[in-house]
Amino acid sequence: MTVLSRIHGPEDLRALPAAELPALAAEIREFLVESVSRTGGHLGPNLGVVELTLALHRVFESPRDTIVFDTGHQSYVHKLLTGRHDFTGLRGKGGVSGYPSRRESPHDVVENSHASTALSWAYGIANGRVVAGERSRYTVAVIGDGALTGGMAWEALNNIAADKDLPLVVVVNDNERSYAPTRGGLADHLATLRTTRGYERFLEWGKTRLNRTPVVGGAMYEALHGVKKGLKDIVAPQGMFEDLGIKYLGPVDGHDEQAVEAALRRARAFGGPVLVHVLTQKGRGYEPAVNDAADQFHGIGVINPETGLPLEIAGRSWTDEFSDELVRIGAERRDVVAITAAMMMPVGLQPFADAYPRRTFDVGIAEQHATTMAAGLAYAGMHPIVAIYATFLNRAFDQLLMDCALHRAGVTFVLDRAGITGPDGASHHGMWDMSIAAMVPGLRLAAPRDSAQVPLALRAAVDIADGPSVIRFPKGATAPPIETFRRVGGVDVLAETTMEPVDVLFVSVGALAPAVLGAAEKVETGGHSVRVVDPVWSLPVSDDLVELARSAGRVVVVEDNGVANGVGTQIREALAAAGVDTPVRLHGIPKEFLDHASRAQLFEQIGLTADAIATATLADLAGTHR
Ligand SMILES: Cc1ncc(C[n+]2csc(CCOP(=O)(O)OP(=O)(O)O)c2C)c(N)n1
Ligand SMILES: CC(=O)[C@@H](O)[C@H](O)COP(=O)(O)O
Ligand SMILES: [Mg+2]
Repeated sequence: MTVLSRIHGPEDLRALPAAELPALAAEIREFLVESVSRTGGHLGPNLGVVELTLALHRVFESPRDTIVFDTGHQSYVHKLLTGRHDFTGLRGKGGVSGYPSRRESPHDVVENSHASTALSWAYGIANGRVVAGERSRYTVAVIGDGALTGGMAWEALNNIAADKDLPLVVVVNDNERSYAPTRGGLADHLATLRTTRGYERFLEWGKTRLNRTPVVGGAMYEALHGVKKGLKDIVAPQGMFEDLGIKYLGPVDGHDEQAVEAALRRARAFGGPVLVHVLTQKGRGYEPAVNDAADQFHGIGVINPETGLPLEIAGRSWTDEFSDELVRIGAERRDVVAITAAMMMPVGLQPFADAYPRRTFDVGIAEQHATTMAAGLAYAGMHPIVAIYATFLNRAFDQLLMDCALHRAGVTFVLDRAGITGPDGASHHGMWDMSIAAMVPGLRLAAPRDSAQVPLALRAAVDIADGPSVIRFPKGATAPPIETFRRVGGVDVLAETTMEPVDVLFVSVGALAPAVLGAAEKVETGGHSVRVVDPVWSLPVSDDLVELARSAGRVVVVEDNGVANGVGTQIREALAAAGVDTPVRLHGIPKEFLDHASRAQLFEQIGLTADAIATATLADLAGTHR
């Protein structure tokens, strides 16, 4: 019988003799490698927090105490220790989520996978406990060194530092990496703290020895303790957290479970906010992960657990199309610069960075800063490319609106993972970006329908100098190119019957074109005339599209974006403004938070398939549409 099989909840863990913890940690690592190799997921981050999570659940009594994980991708160990041992469906439909999930457990709190929110959550929870007269209920926030580069974290720290008796512990899980090594002054500062490890050991040794020295020992230690601050600042200027007014403990070896436990117990006993700086290693205990220079198996697909090599060979991706074309543009345009928010490789900027290091900026997990910085770069005569995932544009809406658009800054946003993404669940679907973009005056947006369109859209975008431009495309492999049958102004006609006027004008926005063409074919087979168009530049709505709609019997818009206030809504409003009374039917993502599943399963679930679109359209034509 394994130790892990005896752990059905944190109380079992707390009852476990400390001598069994190393065996439990080894079993957890073995479980993670075997299981996540089969499903894919965040293997590296979770291998790095095994001892930390054991210590958290031995010192704090969840769910009476609250443990909040920032981003939440490193919560697999937490799930194992809180009774969830079935990872066979990890991140799959009906399976355990790859992030905390309140539906799964009372031990889970924050489901949002957007980074840098944990300290704000914890500050709120801790204050709620105090106001409710439950000061003994502790709140712990676990935040990575990467997430700590996000602005929200510092907004929260500013408050935490001033709240001297708040029952709150901040654990900085410092593995020196986001995907790649974490960059910036904070990362450098954490590095100086790491180098004081020997210093801390020296002090611990001094404290122990002097406290054993009768009579004078204690006084000597206090004197030393007084010197400590000065000495520590000489050895490593590390006042940042303490100068803010937050008690700093560490750095602690994050793989020494007993040391982490001791630090957490000291932090809990302190009675006010304490920051515990824990040093961990991403991928710990699994050589293929530790040795992976790219991102230490931050997020993997299905791999061979023996070798760590991928078992799924991904085809050419939308990201590749963008990445390659940007390097070509970079050779022609010296004003083109690029910005990533700690995701250089995932967004495809690494080749550009290798070619043009001085024209590439990694700002950390700081999309708001990236966006306003881009407005500054544009003011200085550059054409910035802000490459982020679509869902993270949510975070930079005000900066897009009031720094880029208000100043008519020629900034291009390349939004990867747009639309339904799938296994990362509700906070990762890129379903709000076109609704956000639709509200921004002067913004132009293109949603390429296939690989051939990405370079064309990017080249057009970098020529837009009087306002923000957006290119958005989905996760994963590209679709085969879809030829243009003919063009009407800027609108691509992809298919049409000869009869005029058409019964149905299908407007295909972005990568769902194959499904739209399939639906149109079924409607045509049903005896109706159709035309399928791709607006190419979907925002603002073009006059050419309005005129095409004027003569049609009805318009059907299909988009991989929220149906609320998406492109379809903009088309409906543009027709109304032009006095065109053609009815407009919208197909998109419903205004819901969609659980994790595969992209195909979710499209089936929400009716973004050829069959579903055709069925709805035929019912509409027959006057039976609900
Ligand atoms: C706002 C936001 N931007 C980008 C991401 C993508 N992302 C997921 S995890 C991660 C790195 C997190 O690094 P860190 O906080 O150090 O955690 P670690 O993976 O090292 O445990 C990033 C950039 C995100 N989740 N949220
Ligand atoms: C947690 C996080 O934000 C990312 O690691 C997320 O898992 C995106 O993964 P992909 O890059 O596979 O879309
Ligand atoms: Mg990290």
